[in-house]
Amino acid sequence: MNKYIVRASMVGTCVGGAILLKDYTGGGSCQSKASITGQTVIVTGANTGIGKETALELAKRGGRIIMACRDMGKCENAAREIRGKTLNHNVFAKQLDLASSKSIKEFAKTMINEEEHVDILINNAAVMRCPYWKTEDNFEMQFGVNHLGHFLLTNLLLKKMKESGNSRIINVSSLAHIAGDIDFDDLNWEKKKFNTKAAYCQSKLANVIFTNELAKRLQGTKVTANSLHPGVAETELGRHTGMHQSAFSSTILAPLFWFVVKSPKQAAQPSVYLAVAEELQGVSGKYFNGLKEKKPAPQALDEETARKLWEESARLVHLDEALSECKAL
Ligand SMILES: NC(=O)c1ccc[n+]([C@@H]2O[C@H](COP(=O)([O-])OP(=O)(O)OC[C@H]3O[C@@H](n4cnc5c(N)ncnc54)[C@H](O)[C@@H]3O)[C@@H](O)[C@H]2O)c1
Repeated sequence: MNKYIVRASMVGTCVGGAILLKDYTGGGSCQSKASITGQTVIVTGANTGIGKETALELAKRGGRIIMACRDMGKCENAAREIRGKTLNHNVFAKQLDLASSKSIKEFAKTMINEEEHVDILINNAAVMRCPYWKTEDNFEMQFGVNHLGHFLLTNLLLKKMKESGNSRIINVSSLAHIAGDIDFDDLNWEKKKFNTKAAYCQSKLANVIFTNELAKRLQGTKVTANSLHPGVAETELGRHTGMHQSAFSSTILAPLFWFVVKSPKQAAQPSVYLAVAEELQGVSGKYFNGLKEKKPAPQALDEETARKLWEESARLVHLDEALSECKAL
């Protein structure tokens, strides 16, 4: 009899654990069948991982897809692959290096001048736990690319998006934001000892805070802004950590790995959902873990921090000059 109780409780623990893990990994797939024919979508970092799968899924739904990537060779290859798979010929590779304000401004000018409208912007690109590298503009790489680059890009495209009518901005953050802290005295790690993990967490917290402040500033317009955690996925994001998730998958922990870690296609579902779901029309300033709206970490909800981060980011990227240079005021 005891044997059965033990077995039953093991099954119960596994099922309970499974539910918890599913929540942690942000499970679920986008059920919406919405088409986005006629809409223009920009996806940053779209040549690999979650960004590539997001671009593929949105191309299947008929969107005009701009894949905004640093490496044009890889981007052209990915765009060709997506055109071949979906038979959607409106999939384009465009150069964007988020570690360079010059490149961001060039990209924004092209979008402003060449695109009739921009309906969906998915700020997906990121670098994780790299060495102490600096961007072209002398910002710590993770803060510079993950937050400041997207902050500048988004602001330069805002006028265009407001003119486009109902439009959506989606910032791909991470559950890692909960371990983040915004150090206004040393955002770029110039005074204290560099900690690459903390720098990634700071940048991902900045994604959520920026989204909330942006949503507040967009009230009264038809543009919404939301952030998300895509789930833990097997991508190349861990390239600087020396511990690829695929290495983990050949160990005794493989079953756990299989359960916890999503494919890039699964991890693209939250971005796709936030981009297309009809029921999210008008929803703004929210954070999603997978497909479910969740409360972000308390430090992501502090309004004074959000105001300060916006002002400091605008100062660092010379936002006013950039807006007038790109005629985006
Ligand atoms: N994979 C995960 O487990 C996981 C978990 C939580 C959050 N995320 C987030 O998901 C997003 C996508 O990550 P991924 O897992 O697909 O990783 P990935 O490394 O496959 O994709 C990141 C993309 O960003 C691009 N990128 C990096 N620096 C750039 C720059 N300077 N300019 C332009 N593009 C640049 C890369 O080239 C790449 O295409 C990221 O924002 C990441 O923080 C991923």
